[in-house]
Amino acid sequence: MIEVICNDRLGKKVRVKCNPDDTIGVLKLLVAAQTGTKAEKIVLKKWYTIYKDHITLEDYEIHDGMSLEMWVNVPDAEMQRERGNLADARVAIGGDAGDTSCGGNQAARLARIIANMSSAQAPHARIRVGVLGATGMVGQRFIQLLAAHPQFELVAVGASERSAGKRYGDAATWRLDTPMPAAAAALPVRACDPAGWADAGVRVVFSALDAAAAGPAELAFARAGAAVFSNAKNYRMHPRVPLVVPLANADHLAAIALQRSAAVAPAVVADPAPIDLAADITLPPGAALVANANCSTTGLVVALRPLVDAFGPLSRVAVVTMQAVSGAGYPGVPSLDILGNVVPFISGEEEKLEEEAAKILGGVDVGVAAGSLFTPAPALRVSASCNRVAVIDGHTESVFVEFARRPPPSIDEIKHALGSYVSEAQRLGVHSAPAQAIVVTETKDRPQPRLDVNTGAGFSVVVGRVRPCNLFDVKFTLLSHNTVLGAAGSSIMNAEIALAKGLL
Ligand SMILES: NC(=O)C1=CN([C@@H]2O[C@H](COP(=O)(O)OP(=O)(O)OC[C@H]3O[C@@H](n4cnc5c(N)ncnc54)[C@H](OP(=O)(O)O)[C@@H]3O)[C@@H](O)[C@H]2O)C=CC1
Ligand SMILES: N[C@@H](CC(=O)OP(=O)(O)O)C(=O)O
Repeated sequence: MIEVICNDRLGKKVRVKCNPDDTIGVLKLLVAAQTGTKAEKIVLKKWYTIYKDHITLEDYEIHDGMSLEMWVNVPDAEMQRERGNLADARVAIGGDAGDTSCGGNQAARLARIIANMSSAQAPHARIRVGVLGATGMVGQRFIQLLAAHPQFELVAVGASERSAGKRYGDAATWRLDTPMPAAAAALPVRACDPAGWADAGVRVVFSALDAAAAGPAELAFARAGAAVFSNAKNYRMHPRVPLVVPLANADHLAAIALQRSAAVAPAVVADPAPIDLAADITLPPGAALVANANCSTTGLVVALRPLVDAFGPLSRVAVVTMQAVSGAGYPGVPSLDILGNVVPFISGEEEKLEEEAAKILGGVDVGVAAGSLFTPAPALRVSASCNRVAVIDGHTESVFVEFARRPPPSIDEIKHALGSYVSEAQRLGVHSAPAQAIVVTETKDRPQPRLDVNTGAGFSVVVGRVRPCNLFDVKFTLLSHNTVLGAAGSSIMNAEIALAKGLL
């Protein structure tokens, strides 16, 4: 993936992430999605060359970081023809981007661009979204990340009865280092009951609810027709709920289509199962229930995904976490417990890491008649040991990996697989996807949360100290932002991907 900068004559810069094999026509659609200018009016030039829509960036030798001149003009006959080509591609995309003659990636990309265009070119057509649990640590991150989102417009916020009825600005104890967005501050806090949200026209609901409240509330919103993207643990292991880390297993979002169908019988869950895992997820058209992972699982699976893709199944993974205090919510861990200290226990955390990774790295089969849509990664055994440390944001993890294959890959091959990994979210070019999913550092004492937690605006995983292991095959240290990629950012990216795939 490369970044191209388009400069207009007024000094405005538009940075666009794209692929070298994209055509100029596709690049214009990406610019259009960001600026609201119609693609057919955009002219891209460099010196005396006017770039033609059907030629690819690599054929024009347009490379990473290159600046182009951007003009806005009336379409000429050639552009009209290219528009026709794009319209044909859109028809060919139909319901399944992968079946088109123009190639899965390119077709999916066009579908996504067209989806982006309709929302970004008409700002009033942004999808109206709400946030449940908006006053907490993850809720605040949602408010921050949604403030200038090109596809989603925040129109409703919900929290507990303690906050309901107040203005958001009065109810939330704002703890982020950017100002509270004024539009959010003015919103009334609602109770987390869909009946009271009918006037807001909300289609997508992001949930940062405490797990004690999330189960019934999220299901009620989904059954009322909303697409719910949840951070809570309640439905993560449900056999009909995709557990999606957008940089690792975006393909599992395909399960959304089956949630809307009564054709698949709900799976039978062995007793004694928590009630949420036995819930009937048969939803109306347009609705969905998607979970994202525990924040420590998230960083781990992003690093493991390219290793599985490149070298086949993993047999054993051991992980020791050093987790930030913001992971415990607000007000979280008492200062007298954590200052100058390490607490070697986080309730339920090790169990979540050990079971969630296998679901995420496993397969999805939307053709099964009954039972689970998900097959756990074969043979993968994970052992986790979790610690709370005196860090504000960013979970650090020491990871030890053994591959099923013998001999295992070399350390250089492993570093290359990590550093060159491109996730589906990046290939689709969704708004929140970082330029690099995994940043590999060779600096011997990195990653460190204070220095590296905001890499890729908090959406990248930083991996360092990749080295041989005497007991396993390789060991390394990773860092990921627990409330951005580990929570709100993943939910938002999941929704962006679902939108790009035509699932919303
Ligand atoms: N922090 C993190 O790094 C991560 C958190 N998560 C998960 O995300 C969710 C939110 O976590 P976090 O923001 O840290 O938690 P906080 O405790 O900071 O916030 C909890 C939110 O839930 C609301 N709430 C609590 N009880 C109720 C209720 N009975 N009815 C309605 N709303 C209620 C609170 O509202 P009020 O202010 O009115 O009390 C608040 O908005 C949790 O499920 C957590 O497990 C997942 C991954 C990472
Ligand atoms: N338990 C995590 C955050 C969290 O709430 O996770 P989960 O959503 O899996 O309960 C932490 O303390 O850092």
